[in-house]
Amino acid sequence: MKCVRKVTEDIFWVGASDRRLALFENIFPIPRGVSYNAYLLLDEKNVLFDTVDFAVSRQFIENLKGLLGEKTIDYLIVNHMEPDHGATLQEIASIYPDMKIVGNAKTVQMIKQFFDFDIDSRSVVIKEADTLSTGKHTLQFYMAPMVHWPEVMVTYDMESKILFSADAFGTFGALNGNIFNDEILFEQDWMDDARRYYMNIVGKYGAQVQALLKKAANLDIAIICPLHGPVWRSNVEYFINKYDQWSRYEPEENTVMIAYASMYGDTEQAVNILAAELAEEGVKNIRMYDISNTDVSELVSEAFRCSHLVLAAPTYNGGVYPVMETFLLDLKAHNFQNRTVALIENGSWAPAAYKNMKQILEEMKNIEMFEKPLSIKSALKESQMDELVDLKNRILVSLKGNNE
Ligand SMILES: Cc1cc2nc3c(=O)[nH]c(=O)nc-3n(C[C@H](O)[C@H](O)[C@H](O)COP(=O)(O)O)c2cc1C
Repeated sequence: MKCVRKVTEDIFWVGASDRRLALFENIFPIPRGVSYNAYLLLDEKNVLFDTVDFAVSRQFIENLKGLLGEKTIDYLIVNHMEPDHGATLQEIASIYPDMKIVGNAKTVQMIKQFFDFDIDSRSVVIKEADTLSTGKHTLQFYMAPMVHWPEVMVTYDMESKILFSADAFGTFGALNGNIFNDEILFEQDWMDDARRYYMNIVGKYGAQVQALLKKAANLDIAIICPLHGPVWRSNVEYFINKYDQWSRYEPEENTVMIAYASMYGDTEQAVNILAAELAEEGVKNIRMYDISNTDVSELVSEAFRCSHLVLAAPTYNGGVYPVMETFLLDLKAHNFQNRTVALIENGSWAPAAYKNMKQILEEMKNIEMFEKPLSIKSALKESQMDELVDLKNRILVSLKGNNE
């Protein structure tokens, strides 16, 4: 039985959702599941836009057969070859032996790496701005290298003004019948997952996303069809603007994220006092995370969202507490930049957490670090309150500076 949605009169969502997978890419927790989107255009020539992950291949094939009946697929357009979209390519190619496979030179190379069937006789190799007419529709291709992988491209349908955007504009979260952004409360229910998806999957490639946005600015886009998550058929500028802000590494909110680690509660107490002091001064929406209990993908996402970070950690065997090191290395790996950071360390005999945190932060671009850390010996004492208040004041001045 097919389970599809109509995007336009002749274009259908033929994807499916997985609510069983615990970890996307075997690394990112997805408690709300994930969708693998693919789309089918029924025209004089029938076109499939990408395939799906193995996990949902049965439903996907039933969707195709249900819509096509005895008809064939003339073209498969491969916007992205990562296996969550390309895994079923060979199977679809064997079900539809006359189907041509459309991609750029890098796509074809990658298909050969993943599969062992004769691609060359079936491939249509396209370049930037090439077009493909399917009857009523004309499709145009734009390269989007490293908007996740090097072979990524996007496809624009001139007739329906749809941008098939590959992983760009994707979101974690299974689709629940409602596949369109105007059928859900995106900001309330999806935004955190959209941001976490962007920051962790694409966040490293800000410059490449900017290059794609420049190309997209020349297109009249009515609908965005990404490979994960909701289809945007209204207010597309909203999400495009978010992508613009994210890929310029601009914070979304002028506020403080306090990310702390603590074994016995003394570092935790110090940041609780700091948070209360900041709140007394009117700082709103302070976010605190015990980093031992928060998935690093969420921490990365929040760090990108907030303008200011307070990082607090104990010393552990001559270095920084390991979960803090992991968090910082992950931020670095995602090209984290343009933020203000205050550091708090704790140690009972030879504190070294500050030195370690500073070292990793110095390898990132445009991180403004407060000169002096708050260095606690085991537990914060009344006698150190003036240092904590000084730290608070420095954060307040910096927040105010951002507001001016
Ligand atoms: C396994 C272990 C290793 C530690 N290594 C160091 C160290 O190398 N240098 C140091 O000054 N303190 C070290 N400490 C002490 C802690 O940093 C210190 O007790 C700190 O106050 C703990 O803060 P917390 O209460 O927030 O967990 C270590 C503690 C543990 C449990």
